[in-house]
Amino acid sequence: MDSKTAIQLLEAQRQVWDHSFAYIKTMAVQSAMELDIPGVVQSHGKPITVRELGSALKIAPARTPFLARLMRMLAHMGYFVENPTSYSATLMCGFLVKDSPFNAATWFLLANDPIAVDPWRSFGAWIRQPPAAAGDFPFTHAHNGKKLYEVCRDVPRIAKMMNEGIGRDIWLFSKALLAKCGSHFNGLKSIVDVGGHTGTISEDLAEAFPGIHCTVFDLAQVVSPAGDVFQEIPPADAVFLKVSSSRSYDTPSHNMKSHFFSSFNACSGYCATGATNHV
Ligand SMILES: C[S@@+](CC[C@H](N)C(=O)[O-])C[C@H]1O[C@@H](n2cnc3c(N)ncnc32)[C@H](O)[C@@H]1O
Repeated sequence: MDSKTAIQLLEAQRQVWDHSFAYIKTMAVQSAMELDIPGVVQSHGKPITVRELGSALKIAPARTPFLARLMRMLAHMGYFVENPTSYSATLMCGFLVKDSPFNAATWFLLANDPIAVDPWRSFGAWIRQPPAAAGDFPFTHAHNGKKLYEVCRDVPRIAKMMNEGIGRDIWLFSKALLAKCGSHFNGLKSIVDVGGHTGTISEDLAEAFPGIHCTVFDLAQVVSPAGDVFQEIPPADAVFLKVSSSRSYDTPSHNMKSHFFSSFNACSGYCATGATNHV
């Protein structure tokens, strides 16, 4: 083997190793949240040493070197800035702080729950099968034919995590939406927020634009009165749809968006507003 090929192969091997141990990053973040490291670092008010952190967390001094390794990894991942002898929090760290209104802990746990991971475990088996009826996705295959929101309806633990996770996610998105694109809502008298969850965006919109009548439209397990976007959309000057895409959900978001826009245009012909964060 020539040296150029050997170096290229070693680099490729490094990347494969990275992927083999990718779960370590996830577990490092989970451990940090369990120990409340982000909360302690943020509330310390100034950069914190590993010794100070260990003592605040009541960790035996003999374990401090392991805490130091965890902190270095979290700093490498962007959650902390590593100073010569101490650590300070970054913006990312704020998402792991328990009491933050945009805390991502629930979302993180949900993303790593067997409900979300199982479709990936059976992906190979699913893709080898001949296509079944419409609506046959890795998610439904792993969950006895149920779609994500049917699992939410039937498993209270997942419904709770979804509701809390989505709520925290929307909080930040809603503030950012109004700060960046608020002017798009000028002149509207009514708007319907399709899949609007418990109404965080509508509440912020109503506060910023008291003249707009906001309707939150979502499934029965989330709001009441409820409805199904695939059946009907209440009339309004504008329809607001925010879609978060995920690689393991049951409906690819581009399908959902095109279905949504064609049904909406067929129903009324008014304008539609779409926004997305993670697509
Ligand atoms: C991932 S959440 C997104 C919430 C919010 N729009 C956002 O993007 O942050 C999707 C929302 O759509 C609702 N939903 C799912 N299927 C629906 C349907 N067929 N009709 C109405 N709402 C639906 C869910 O209950 C959930 O609240």
